[in-house]
Amino acid sequence: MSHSNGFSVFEWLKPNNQKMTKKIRIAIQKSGRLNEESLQILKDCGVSIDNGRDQLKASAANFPLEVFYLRNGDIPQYLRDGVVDIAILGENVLVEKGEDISIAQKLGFSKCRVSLAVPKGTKYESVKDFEGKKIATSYPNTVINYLEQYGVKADLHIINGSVEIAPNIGLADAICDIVSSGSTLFKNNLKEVEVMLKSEAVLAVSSKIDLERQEILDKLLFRFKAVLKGRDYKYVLLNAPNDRLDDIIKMLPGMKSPTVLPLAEEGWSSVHSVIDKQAFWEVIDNLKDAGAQGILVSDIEKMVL
Ligand SMILES: Nc1ncnc2c1ncn2[C@@H]1O[C@H](COP(=O)(O)OP(=O)(O)OP(=O)(O)O)[C@@H](O)[C@H]1O
Ligand SMILES: O=P(O)(O)OC[C@H]1O[C@H](OP(=O)(O)OP(=O)(O)O)[C@H](O)[C@@H]1O
Ligand SMILES: [Mg+2]
Repeated sequence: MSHSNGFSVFEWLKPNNQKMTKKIRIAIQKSGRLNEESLQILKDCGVSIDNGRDQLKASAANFPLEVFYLRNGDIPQYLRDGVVDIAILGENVLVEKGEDISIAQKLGFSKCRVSLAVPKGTKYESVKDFEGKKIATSYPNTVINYLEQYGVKADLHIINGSVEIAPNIGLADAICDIVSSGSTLFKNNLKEVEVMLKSEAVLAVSSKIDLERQEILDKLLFRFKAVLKGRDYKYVLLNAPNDRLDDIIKMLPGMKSPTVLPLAEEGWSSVHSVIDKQAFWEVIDNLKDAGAQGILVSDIEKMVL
């Protein structure tokens, strides 16, 4: 944690320390779909921000970090210029405007896809059908690059919002936009015909980040990973009859192996472990069938392997 010049970035915590005052600068979306979860994940990492709603910039009280509230679509340029060191933004925005910017961590929220869609009644066979067609979108580079792979050239109509309405008002033959539940497409009588990419919120890093801030980033990334890992698992505590313990333990691999402790009542043990959220209900059903009782389940705040 210390540099060749001999001081640690965390010496800033010490009173009267004159050496270290640098803070990592993170951009998050000012308002919109990513704002709340971005602040939440920072909070879960123990970084508390005085969040004056109208501020464009805020500082963390207990971590060397400054937050810049920006438009999602503007963030790639700020990263490229080194005005901010890191950012939470949609991966789709990086594909559109920041292919050169690296991703330090996928964050698992705001999952969506960027797709091409056509009016429901349109006969659609392949990407070639887009040749010469007018496509309305806010993601021109993504569309051009995707179609280019198939040697297809289309006519793009760039708009910033309400893209899905374009075919209905005669503005375009097709659209490219974000799809999540599919309800916006459905409401506008469109069908998804090509998924160009899958996206989620990511932590992106400026190539201009300096060494001191890179150290702060390493510390922050360690916390992000612990929080994200915890979000993938549940903690489970149950009672098991000793004669069924072997079967039950096999269902609970845990981090290393489950903790097994004798209960006050003879012939029973208490078993503690973690379960992957994806398989959760299936594992609980199997545990019950195997004779487990008094099953308690709780969220995991952080998980350090
Ligand atoms: N319906 C959705 N479901 C899940 N994630 C979505 C959805 N729509 C957008 N996203 C993700 O959230 C990000 C932010 O979307 P939002 O609509 O809040 O802002 P924006 O209009 O793209 O950006 P800006 O901040 O520049 O106005 C998108 O880039 C995408 O990654
Ligand atoms: O498949 P769905 O679940 O319907 O989500 C897709 C819609 O969500 C986004 O719009 P948003 O609600 O962010 O509005 P915006 O166009 O004003 O950004 C996106 O632009 C789509 O229109
Ligand atoms: Mg949107």
